[in-house]
Amino acid sequence: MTEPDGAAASARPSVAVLGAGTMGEAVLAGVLRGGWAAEDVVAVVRRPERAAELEERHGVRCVPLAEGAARDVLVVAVKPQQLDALLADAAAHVRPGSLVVSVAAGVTTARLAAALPDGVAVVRAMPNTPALVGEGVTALSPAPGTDPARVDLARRLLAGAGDVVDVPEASQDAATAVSGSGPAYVLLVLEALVEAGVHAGLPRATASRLATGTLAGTAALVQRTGEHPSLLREKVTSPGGTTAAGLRKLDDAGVRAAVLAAVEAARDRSRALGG
Ligand SMILES: NC(=O)C1=CN([C@@H]2O[C@H](COP(=O)(O)OP(=O)(O)OC[C@H]3O[C@@H](n4cnc5c(N)ncnc54)[C@H](OP(=O)(O)O)[C@@H]3O)[C@@H](O)[C@H]2O)C=CC1
Ligand SMILES: O=C(O)[C@@H]1CCC=N1
Repeated sequence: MTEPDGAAASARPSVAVLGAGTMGEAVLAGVLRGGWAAEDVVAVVRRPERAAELEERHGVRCVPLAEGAARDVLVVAVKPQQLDALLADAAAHVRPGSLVVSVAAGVTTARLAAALPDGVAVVRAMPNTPALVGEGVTALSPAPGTDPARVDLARRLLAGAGDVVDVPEASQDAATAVSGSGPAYVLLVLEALVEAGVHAGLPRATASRLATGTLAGTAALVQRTGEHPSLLREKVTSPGGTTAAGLRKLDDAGVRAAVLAAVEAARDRSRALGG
């Protein structure tokens, strides 16, 4: 693959998303948000009704695997358990010089490279579902020795989905446990906060708006001030006040230990899925 330059600098390498379920669609939306034109992006799916959804929502075409796998950049977004079958079917059509970005939890770049033709650049990425609205964060790890220009292309590809953080591949399982799975933990807390608000007498719509705004605003506060979460938490906690009373209950329930256990379990599961 040769990247365009000079007069054709606005042209972008063609992209195929192989397996466009929840995460594949979120990455696809990010790619389009990042400046790729819909005609330069295709998806490979198995069901006609899914093809119709993607075409309607994003204006992209769905194509057979043989056509999609011959694109410049392949985003592999099937389940880890579906990966071997997909790569076995795709390998004959993948061109040397193309870039494969896999978002499959646990699956190493070595395993990906072994299933692909020589000369294919491989990057492992762990995005998360807020990518769908451009607010995701992706942990990125190229295979050892990958051409920096290919890594930069992977970074640009994912930048439309949100922040991109370089991590050593050995940290990918931990990153998966924190940010890949993280939206589920946060949503569980949000769900509980809304229900608690309803229990405390608030109308559901009001509880939802207050709780959701609190989560979004707190994340923005941390990002924009750069202050440590514990310092910001102290600022909310008046001596003898309401917050201290609430935090006491969270400590009694072992919330910190539960978060630690959740991340450890998710990291271990990521390792196991890698095979
Ligand atoms: N969900 C998340 O938050 C995140 C997921 N990931 C990773 O993303 C990957 C996908 O996960 P997720 O999106 O949740 O799962 P989904 O089941 O939603 O998506 C997988 C998609 O792959 C399709 N598929 C499977 N095999 C083929 C094939 N041979 N040809 C074409 N399409 C195929 C499935 O089609 P069909 O619908 O017909 O079964 C499905 O649409 C996983 O590897 C996961 O680890 C990474 C980060 C976050
Ligand atoms: O649950 C999973 O396995 C995937 C990977 C990270 C988020 N969802």
